[in-house]
Amino acid sequence: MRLGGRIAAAVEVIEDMDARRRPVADALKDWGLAHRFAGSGDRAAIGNLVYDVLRRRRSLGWRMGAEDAASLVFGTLLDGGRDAGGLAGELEGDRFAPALPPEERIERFLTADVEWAPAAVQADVPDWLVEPLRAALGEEWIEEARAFSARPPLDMRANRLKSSREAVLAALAPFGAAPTPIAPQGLRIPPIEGEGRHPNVQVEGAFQTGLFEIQDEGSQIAAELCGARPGEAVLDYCAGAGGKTLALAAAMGGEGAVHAFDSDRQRLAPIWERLNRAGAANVTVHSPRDDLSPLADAMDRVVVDAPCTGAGTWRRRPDAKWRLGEKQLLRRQEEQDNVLDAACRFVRPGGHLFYVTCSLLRAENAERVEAFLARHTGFALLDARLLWADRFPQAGPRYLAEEIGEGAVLTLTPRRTGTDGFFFAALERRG
Ligand SMILES: C[S@@+](CC[C@H](N)C(=O)[O-])C[C@H]1O[C@@H](n2cnc3c(N)ncnc32)[C@H](O)[C@@H]1O
Repeated sequence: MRLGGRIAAAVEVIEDMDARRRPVADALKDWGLAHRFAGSGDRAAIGNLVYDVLRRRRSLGWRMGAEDAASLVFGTLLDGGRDAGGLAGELEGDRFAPALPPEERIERFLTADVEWAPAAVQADVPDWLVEPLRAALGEEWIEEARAFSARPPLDMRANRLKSSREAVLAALAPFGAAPTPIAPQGLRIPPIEGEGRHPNVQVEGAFQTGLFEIQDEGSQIAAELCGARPGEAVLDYCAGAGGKTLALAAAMGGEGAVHAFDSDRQRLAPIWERLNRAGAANVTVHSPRDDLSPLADAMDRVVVDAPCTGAGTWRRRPDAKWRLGEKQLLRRQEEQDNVLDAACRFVRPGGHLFYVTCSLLRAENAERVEAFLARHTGFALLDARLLWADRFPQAGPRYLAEEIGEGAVLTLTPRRTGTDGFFFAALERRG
């Protein structure tokens, strides 16, 4: 495909996604099925254009003075280093190419200073999120929010049960993988540049034989902070496909017991194959109908990686930023309270409960912890900054911390920790 066809395809996908209010991944997949002639390079380039627009659609529209999909796609191309004259030349005679925006719009786009735009435009978020983000991210919330508009890296975790970070680094050397700065087993391939795409590391022998997993460094950090040790009994109450379960099992060196539970069998389904590949033999998977009562009051650690809005993953799922609404946020809060109430009864006296989300919003994070503490006086909040200092002494305090009573909770962000947004709180059941 030539550039004009790729631009037209990106416009079609964005319009389809908007018209049918559906996830961008579905719209891209449908486009691919209907255009089987498109090669993998075309698909990657179209995907990049679409995702780049979605990450910054508000500021692109403001600068262009137009919000139609074609204007936004041209905006990302201009930001990507193409000049208007070059683009016009490249698209000349290309019958698939949408018309370039008029010259005065391009001029406006190139000279507009987003610092003069309303705060929500600068931050590239919907208006209603201004106050929640300010409350969560503090004075520098606009810079923090902007960092969610960047392309993300591809992060992986070396599986200590089968390999080492050094060995996996050697296996992934052709892809430019390097150690991540904080998590001890993390590896990173930098964000995509230009029209490229990340290598499909899942077809590598090292992946197929379980030497590493794909996992954002923020998720690795959250699992590390749970501090699971060999020989302990740990319940991962919202195990889903097992990202944290696998990290916990590896941290325990395969010794002790990890119980993985989820209320949704569909979400849990991939865990079996992943456990197998990783050689995580000390994990018992419990499906929704299982009787968990034998585990009550018996777990050293219970991890609640709660269902949330995913507001911390906007770099990877930028369409979610524009779809998120107040109703969804309220629904998630109710689920979070319920899941914490259900999970806490498994913590043994003196044991620990960890609350993790991949959201930034206080309503899903600190406020849920405060509400939990008010309902459960037998639990006390720990100072998670101390856990961080113990686990990552070299990293320094890069997180955002909020003090609640005598304890403190942590938020990781792309700007501070270079990870997806994650929230972490640790509570202790009084002995
Ligand atoms: C953020 S995801 C978990 C991701 C997973 N821990 C990982 O690291 O890959 C949240 C999970 O919570 C599960 N969930 C939602 N409500 C639940 C409940 N009441 N009890 C247990 N699990 C629940 C969802 O099915 C979903 O899989």
